[in-house]
This record gives sequence, structure tokens and C-alpha cells, in this order.
Amino acid sequence: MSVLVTGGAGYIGSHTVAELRSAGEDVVVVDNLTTGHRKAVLDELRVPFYQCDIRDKQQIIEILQKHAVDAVVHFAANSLVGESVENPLKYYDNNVAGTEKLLEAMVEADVLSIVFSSTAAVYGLPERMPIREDDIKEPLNPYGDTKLAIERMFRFAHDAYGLSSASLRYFNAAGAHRTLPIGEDHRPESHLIPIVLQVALGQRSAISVYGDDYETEDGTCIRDYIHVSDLASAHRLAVNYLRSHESGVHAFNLGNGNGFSVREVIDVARKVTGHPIPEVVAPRRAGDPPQLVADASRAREVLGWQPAFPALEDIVLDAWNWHKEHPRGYED
Ligand SMILES: NC(=O)c1ccc[n+]([C@@H]2O[C@H](COP(=O)([O-])OP(=O)(O)OC[C@H]3O[C@@H](n4cnc5c(N)ncnc54)[C@H](O)[C@@H]3O)[C@@H](O)[C@H]2O)c1
Ligand SMILES: O=c1ccn([C@@H]2O[C@H](COP(=O)(O)OP(=O)(O)O[C@H]3O[C@H](CO)[C@@H](O)[C@H](O)[C@H]3O)[C@@H](O)[C@H]2O)c(=O)[nH]1
Repeated sequence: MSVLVTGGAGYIGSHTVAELRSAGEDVVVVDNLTTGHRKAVLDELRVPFYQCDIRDKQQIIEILQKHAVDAVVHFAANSLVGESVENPLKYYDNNVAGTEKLLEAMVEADVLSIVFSSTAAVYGLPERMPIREDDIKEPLNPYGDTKLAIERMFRFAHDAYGLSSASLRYFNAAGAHRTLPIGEDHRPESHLIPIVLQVALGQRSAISVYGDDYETEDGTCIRDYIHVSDLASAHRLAVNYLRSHESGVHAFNLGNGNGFSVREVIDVARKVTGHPIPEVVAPRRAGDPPQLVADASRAREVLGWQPAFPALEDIVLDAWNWHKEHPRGYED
């Protein structure tokens, strides 16, 4: 048996591949390398790699059969909130149509378990904080809407084909692996923590704070940052959960339950790096909700998930170590 990881050359995917391999799983990776890096699938992990698009149904069926895959962990997607507002059709094509094609291949190959990268962006403007899985979902941007559409597809695919799914709604992934040379390298980078650290490295002159007039204590947006290795461990647990339970449709929030404003993140980065990190206030970014904080008690109770690196300082420190050692990311 092996686990197919789509998007396994990406940021969270590559950490999950490492986690699954360290648990003794056989893993196979499919990635079209549009935003991922071949080098992020470390040679030492001995993982078969296919440069292939999830929409290539025939090749996916062949891979599922050749490697006796029994579960899919599905990261492959476009995932930038701002870009999705500017180019929504790209998101409906790659995320929704792409996942639909992947599911067709899985059903034809009789592989009926999927762990899926969903997002806090499905909730939109939450009515209460922290957010629970059953709270109202009205995405504010096309990206979140594509992820919610996929979750809905899972429900009907369960009823029709017996597909078992676990949608993991991550809050903000950050940090890097503590021992292996993998970390965050998005191009262009749009995420707060790596951009702040690029300022500390002298690669940018200042961090732009997107809006300081939100209804939060210091006026900047609040997010729940979760270590990428803690996301990886949740995927391993979710694969095993689907394997050991009756077919079902599941959703789990993954976050630490602590909200940090953009300014608080910058302050933590100043402390960790010892750099002054100048900031400038810029206009709000389209599609950004003011606050997203997780109630992840269901993942703790049902999956037995326990984040190992919950402190923001540790998350930023691990990211800083990766960026210091790899200032040009996977080009180094
Ligand atoms: N980074 C976050 O904070 C965050 C938060 C919530 C959810 N997510 C979700 O987690 C997943 C991974 O995010 P990430 O930050 O690692 O992104 P990433 O861009 O680093 O990884 C995505 C990977 O998928 C590959 N890919 C994209 N479309 C593909 C296709 N059609 N066929 C094959 N491969 C394809 C890319 O080349 C890349 O390697 C995404 O689905 C994203 O929506 C990320
Ligand atoms: O240069 C920057 C970059 C970001 N921000 C702000 O920092 C916060 C975090 O932004 P970012 O790191 O880009 O993450 P999000 O937009 O919150 O989205 C991430 O987290 C979501 C879940 O919460 C996931 O769905 C997305 O895939 C993932 O990119 C937001 O308020 C941004 O407006 C800035 O002020 N300046």
C-alpha cells in the first residue's frame, strides 16, 4: 500500500511527505511544479516523483494502480487569496475542475480515501471566534469558495461512490522543518512571515502592513499561525483515521487557537532576528477577513492531534533558520 501525495513538491506537501516517510509509509508524489520545487522532495526520502498534472486522468489512474495506492493526500491547488480575486477562473479551473478529475481517476481505480487541504478561508466573516467546523461558511474570496465547493463535492461523492474524506481546514501555515532542508519558497512570496524575514535578510527594505484600520486592537488583521510540521502530523493521523473507520465525510480545523495581529508577528520577528524590520502602512488587500482563529478541539479529540510547536516564537525561529540558511530558497 502507498499514499499518493498531490502537490508533494510544495511547501506543506513536502513536509507531509517527510512525515509520512518517517512513519514508514510508502509514498508517491505527483506535482506539475507550477509553484513547487523538485528539490523539495528530498532524494534521501526515496520517493517516486511524477511531474504530472492532477487533471491528467489516465496518468493518475496508472500511478494509482502501479503503486497500489490506498489513500490520497491532496495539496495540489492554487492558494493565493489576492490572486484569486484578480483571476478567479484560474482557481475554479485548477482547484475545482482539477479535484473533480482527480476524483474521477480515484473512483475508476477504486481508491476511495482522500485527505484534503482545505482552509480557514471557507468561513468568510465568522460570527464568533474561535471558529468551529460547523460554523457558517460564506467565503469572501474565490480561493475560499473553490475549497468549499470541493468539500461539497466530497459529500455527494461519498453518497454516490463511498468516497471517504477528511478536509483539513488549515489556518496560517508557517515555519520550516527542524532537521531536514525543506521550508517555504513561494514565488512570488505573498505570505506575511517569509516576507517579514526577507526584510530581516536585507532582501526587501520594509514590510507593507495591509491595512491598519480593521476593527482589531491594533487595527491590523489577526491570524492563527500553525507550524508546518504540525500540519504534516495531522495529515498522517487523518490518513490512518480514514483507513481505520467506516467511510465518512469529515472536516477538521487545524490551528493553535491563538490569534496574532500583523504587528504582533512583526514584533516577534524583530525579537527573533534582532533586526529592526521597518514597516509601512499600505491599503487593505482585497478578500482579507479581519480575524481568523481556530477552535481545533475536534482534531485533538477525534484524531488525537497534538501540535508540537505551538509557540509563535518557535514557528518564526524555525522559518528564520530556513531563510538564513537558504536565502534564495531551493536555488541554494
Ligand atoms: N500555506 C498556507 O498557509 C495554506 C493555508 C490553508 C490551506 N492551504 C492549502 O494547502 C495546500 C498546499 O499549500 P502550499 O502553501 O504548500 O502551496 P504550494 O504552492 O507550495 O504547493 C502546491 C503544490 O501543488 C502543485 N500543483 C498545483 N496545481 C497542480 C496541478 N494541477 N497538478 C499537479 N500539481 C499541482 C504545485 O506545483 C505545488 O507544488 C494548497 O491546497 C493550499 O490551498 C495552504
Ligand atoms: O506583505 C504582507 C503580507 C500579508 N499581510 C497580512 O498578513 C496577514 C496574513 O497574510 P498571508 O500570510 O498572506 O496569509 P492569508 O492571506 O491569511 O492566507 C493564508 O492563510 C489562509 C488560511 O487562513 C490560507 O487559506 C491561505 O492559503 C494562506 O495563504 C493578512 O492579514 C495579510 O493582509 C501583510 O500585511 N503584508
